[in-house]
Formats: sequence, C-alpha cells, structure tokens
Amino acid sequence: MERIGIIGTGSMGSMLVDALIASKALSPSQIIVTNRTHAKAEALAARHPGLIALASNVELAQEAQWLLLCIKPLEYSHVLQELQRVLTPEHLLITITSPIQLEHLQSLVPCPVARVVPSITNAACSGVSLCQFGSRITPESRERILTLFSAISHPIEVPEQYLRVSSDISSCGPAFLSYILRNMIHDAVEETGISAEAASHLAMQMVIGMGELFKKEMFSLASLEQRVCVPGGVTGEGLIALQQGIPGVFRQVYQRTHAKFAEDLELVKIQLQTVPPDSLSSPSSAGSGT
Ligand SMILES: NC(=O)C1=CN([C@@H]2O[C@H](COP(=O)(O)OP(=O)(O)OC[C@H]3O[C@@H](n4cnc5c(N)ncnc54)[C@H](OP(=O)(O)O)[C@@H]3O)[C@@H](O)[C@H]2O)C=CC1
Ligand SMILES: O=C(O)[C@@H]1CCC=N1
Repeated sequence: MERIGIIGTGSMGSMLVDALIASKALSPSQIIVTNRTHAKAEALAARHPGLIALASNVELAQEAQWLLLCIKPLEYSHVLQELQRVLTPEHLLITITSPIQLEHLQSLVPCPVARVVPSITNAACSGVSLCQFGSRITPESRERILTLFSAISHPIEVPEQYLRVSSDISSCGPAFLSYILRNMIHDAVEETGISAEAASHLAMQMVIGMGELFKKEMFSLASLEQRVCVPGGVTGEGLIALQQGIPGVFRQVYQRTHAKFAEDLELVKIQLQTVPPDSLSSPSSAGSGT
C-alpha cells in the first residue's frame, strides 16, 4: 500500500505504529508521523529506522494519502483548519476518536472518511478495533482498511448508536478490569497480609490463563463461572459478597461514559463551526496536494 501519515504519536498513535510494524502490515518506510511535541515523533523515528518524522501536518498530508488522526477530540478543529488547504478527494482520513460524527467530519473535507477505534489490546495484536465507514468510502477502500487493521486486531463494524458502549467495553474495558483487579489485589493484601507482589503475580497469571481459555473457546463466561463455583464450596461464598456490590455498577459506568460522550460531541460540534464546510471538494479547486 501507499504511505500512511499518522498525526499524533501519543499513546495510541505510537502504539498503532509499533503494532503495524511489528505485525509487518507496514514497513517503517511506509509511515510518516507528526506530533505537536516534535521530540515524541522523533523518538518514534529513532525506534523504527526508515520511518519519517515531519514537523508539519500540512507537509505530512502532501506526502501521504492515508491520514490517521490520532489526536484528541478537541484538537480536531485546529488540525482540520491546517489540513483544509492541502486535502484532496484522493486522501483518506481515518479518525480513531469517537465523539465526532463521521458525516460531520466528511462534510468538512473533500475526501472519504472512516473511523477505527483501537484498543490498547491491539499492542499485542489482539482484541478488536471498531470500524465505521463514511458514505464516500468505496468497497475497495473499506476492504483495504479492514485488511490493514486485521493485522493487529479483529476489526468489527459497529452501528453509530452502539459506538460508545462498544468502545466502553473494548477500549475502556482494559482500564475498568485493571481497576477491579487492583482492588482484588489490594484487599487481599489488607485482609490477609500476603505480599502485593505475590498477589499481583497470582492475579496476572489468572488473567492470562482466563484469556487462553477463551481463546481456545473452552468456556463461555457463564460456563466458566459455573465450573469454578463448586456447590457448597468457597467460590460461592465469595460471590455472595460480589452479588451485593457489583450488579448495577456498570449501568452507572455506562451512564457516565455516555454523558461525557454527549458533552464532548457538543463541544467538538461547536469547535468545528470554526472550520468552514469543505470549500475544496470540487476537483477543480482541490489542488494537487498529494
Ligand atoms: N488511550 C486509549 O486507550 C484509547 C484512545 N482512543 C482515542 O484516541 C485519541 C488519542 O488518545 P491518546 O493517544 O490516548 O492521547 P494522547 O494525548 O496520548 O495523544 C494525542 C497526541 O496528539 C498530539 N497532538 C495534539 N495536537 C496535535 C497537532 N495539532 N498536531 C500533531 N499532533 C498533535 C499530542 O501531542 P503532544 O505530545 O504535544 O501532547 C499527543 O501526542 C483520543 O481521541 C482517544 O479517545 C481510542 C481508543 C483507545
Ligand atoms: O479514555 C478515553 O477517553 C479513551 C477512549 C477509549 C479509551 N480511552
């Protein structure tokens, strides 16, 4: 494939670069990056000889047709204003951010747009990525996007109304489960005196083992729970405590994430009013920025 330009080499941008190279989906020389703090982009280039770190988003868009926007929602209006001068219908814009409506984004640029929401699990070429495609995406580009991201994840196409909750599970989920496990470890230490190190080791190995069981499709969540919970045994006693505390907690989690999402969508919408609707979309005025 042609070169891909990655704007933003923070947590996700750098993870995607590392994973795409590790999986051999892309070679370093197919990747160009920019980052607001240029030193971060340079560090990535140093890690992957052949990868180019540029200082300007405009220059990057002139060098690459596929642009992966790995910036945060409130950074879009600034970056889109910069890019408007150079984007052409031949570009392809992929956002990894949720609170920006795809059709709105598409209305501001002359090119096709798509969304691919990654998960930190993609760093291990595992887990899912959540995909959505704007109306200008051709079947061929759709296939190429799915092929690229299938090298580091299981891409899943999600409808707009389930984007937030899907990302809550697949992208925020690792943080939620880590928090629960940290509490499991903390309380073990407080209650019994086991060392934090020993409890952490047990917890990590347990999670890795569970992942293997699911990978091998040996259990569903319910059948695993049932298999471990020996009638009259200790697990059932422990579950009584969990049954008092856990049910309903995730309803609150989803209510909070959805409220924040709605707030961000609104803020982004207001900010994007400063980006004029695409005035470059007619091929005659699109320029030859590639
Ligand atoms: N973290 C996660 O697990 C997931 C995150 N996401 C989404 O990914 C997006 C990015 O998140 P994340 O990587 O964690 O955030 P980070 O803050 O780590 O990365 C954002 C990067 O964008 C850079 N940046 C900001 N403005 C510009 C600009 N004008 N030009 C070039 N680079 C710029 C920042 O540079 P600087 O170094 O100067 O700050 C920073 O490195 C968010 O929208 C988030 O919702 C999606 C799924 C999972
Ligand atoms: O915390 C966040 O906003 C991002 C979105 C998905 C995971 N992390």
